[in-house]
Amino acid sequence: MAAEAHDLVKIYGRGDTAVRALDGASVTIPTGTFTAVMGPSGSGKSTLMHALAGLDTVDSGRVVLGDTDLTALDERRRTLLRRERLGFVFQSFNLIPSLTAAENIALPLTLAGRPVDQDWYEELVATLGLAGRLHHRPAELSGGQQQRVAVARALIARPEIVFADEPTGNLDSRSGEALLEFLRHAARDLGQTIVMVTHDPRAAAYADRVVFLADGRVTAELDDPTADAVLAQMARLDAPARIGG
Ligand SMILES: Nc1ncnc2c1ncn2[C@@H]1O[C@H](COP(=O)(O)OP(=O)(O)OP(=O)(O)O)[C@@H](O)[C@H]1O
Repeated sequence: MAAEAHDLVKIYGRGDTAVRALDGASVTIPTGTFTAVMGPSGSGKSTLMHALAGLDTVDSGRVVLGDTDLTALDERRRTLLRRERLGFVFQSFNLIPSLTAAENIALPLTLAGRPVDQDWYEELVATLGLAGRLHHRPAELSGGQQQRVAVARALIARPEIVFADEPTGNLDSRSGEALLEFLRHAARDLGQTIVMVTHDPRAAAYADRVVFLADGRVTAELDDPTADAVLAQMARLDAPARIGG
């Protein structure tokens, strides 16, 4: 397993206004799989992803990455672990404006003081179609190009897991599909483990597996998803909330 979460509880706030964002969430992420995380708004998707990625702590439960118990690490060690072992792609790209595309891609290795694996760099640049844009800064790139730079940056250090939070949220459908095809290729052909939070059943259909959250818990899983099967499952999750509402 690349990652495991056992019985996670995360409570925001106190007393009457306390919210159980995670309420006994358990999930396993097998190595080399592309997993999509779905669920209604407020079901705990971002909170679960942040817990798995060591971006945030939980109130109880355990997160294990590879053979490291993340929940036993202090903030400094979690930061190091994120930098050395994980990759991230966010909806808002999060590129450094003053750096070129090439410098942005290499950034995780620059920060870690490690050399760039030139063959891997060139493979990423070629597969993501970035060869002609490497000396441009983010402001000179389209949204799709910026997101492809962000994906190359997430993969350059060959992290144990890439976490993607709505990575196609700011892209037109064509750029979004190209990106999802690349993520699927990275998992299937290169063995990259990927966890993606999405609201879009068509995006989730690119994954090997969909994990559904409701009220802070994993309530269903779907292997080899189609967009229709994902929609049907989402409708089931939404149904109780509509009764009387
Ligand atoms: N920093 C915070 N302080 C207080 N409550 C929070 C905080 N972050 C999240 N929550 C609450 O925790 C619950 C789960 O939030 P989370 O963002 O994980 O859901 P989500 O499934 O990712 O939602 P969305 O699909 O709308 O992004 C929600 O009720 C949310 O309001």
